Amino acid sequence: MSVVSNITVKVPGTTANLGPGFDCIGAALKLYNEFNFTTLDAGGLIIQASGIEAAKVQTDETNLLYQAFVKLYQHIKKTPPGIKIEIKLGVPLARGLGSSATAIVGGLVGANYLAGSPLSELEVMELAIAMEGHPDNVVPALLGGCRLAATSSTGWEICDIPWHRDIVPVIAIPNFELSTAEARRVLPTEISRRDAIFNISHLGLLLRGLATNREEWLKAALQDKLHQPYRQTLIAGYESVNEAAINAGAYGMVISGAGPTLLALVDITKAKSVETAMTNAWMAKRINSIVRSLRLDTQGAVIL
Ligand SMILES: Nc1ncnc2c1ncn2[C@@H]1O[C@H](COP(=O)(O)OP(=O)(O)O)[C@@H](O)[C@H]1O
Ligand SMILES: N[C@@H](CCOP(=O)(O)O)C(=O)O
Repeated sequence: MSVVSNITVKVPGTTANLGPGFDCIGAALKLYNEFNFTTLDAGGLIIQASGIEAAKVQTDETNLLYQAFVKLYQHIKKTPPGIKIEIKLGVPLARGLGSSATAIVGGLVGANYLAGSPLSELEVMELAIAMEGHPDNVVPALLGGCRLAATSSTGWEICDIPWHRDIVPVIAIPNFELSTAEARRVLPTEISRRDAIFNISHLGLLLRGLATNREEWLKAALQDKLHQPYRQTLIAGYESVNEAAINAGAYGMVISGAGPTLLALVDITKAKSVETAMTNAWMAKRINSIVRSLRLDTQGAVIL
């Protein structure tokens, strides 16, 4: 059997939560990081990064991608090989677009392949969820599409969520960061029954709205009581961008992942006007942003 010593893994960024689906639903986006792994016979670790915000990526053992790589070898009780990792970044860091999920999934998938694929996709997914602490970004990063994850008595049940082809996510990425850890610290640990019912009903509505593109359902569905009310104040310009997106015809706007990226769901006919409105609203607050309509990735992590 020949031993593979070089591979490239491409992993999509994600948008998690989609409003009422905190910590359980997320979608993969056509926005990618690429990770190339070359084993080093002499041992050691070399990490090089290029692309968007590459200078911010750690290049030593603390690198999250490398930690995931090592985690897989620990799991299969083998010593990780010396490795050179080349990172090509297309997903901006700490913006709520799942950059950490791409690193975790990329490191695990790369290590699993180099180790001769001892783990199934399901086992890789379970390791990824354990590392990230919640499933909503690592699952779509690994599998693609829009996915809902729920615990079962044996582990996780994952289901793919139908997404009407005319619903477009407009992604508005500001030029400031918000770490997921910081955005989780502001959340309450207990919620009221009223808020739980609110979110259960709105998530149900969202699932049907995404499948049908029915305007009145989607307009109501994107509301949330579990995380967005507590995080909005961490995102400068939130109210203005929300108002601008809705006035331009969006069904609604949510925080992408833990933020600060904001995501409007729109019918395809309104995508351009919503892009312009969100850009201008942030500009009026002296905040530069990149605003783009992105389609869903359907493949998840792939080995090139
Ligand atoms: N490609 C990468 N390689 C290594 N580490 C990464 C990579 N992408 C993200 N990270 C790590 O994840 C952190 C961002 O994670 P997090 O705060 O969860 O934001 P995000 O919403 O982008 O996932 C970065 O500061 C960095 O430490
Ligand atoms: N459910 C999590 C999702 C975090 O996603 P990320 O893309 O910001 O890493 C949360 O909202 O904390």
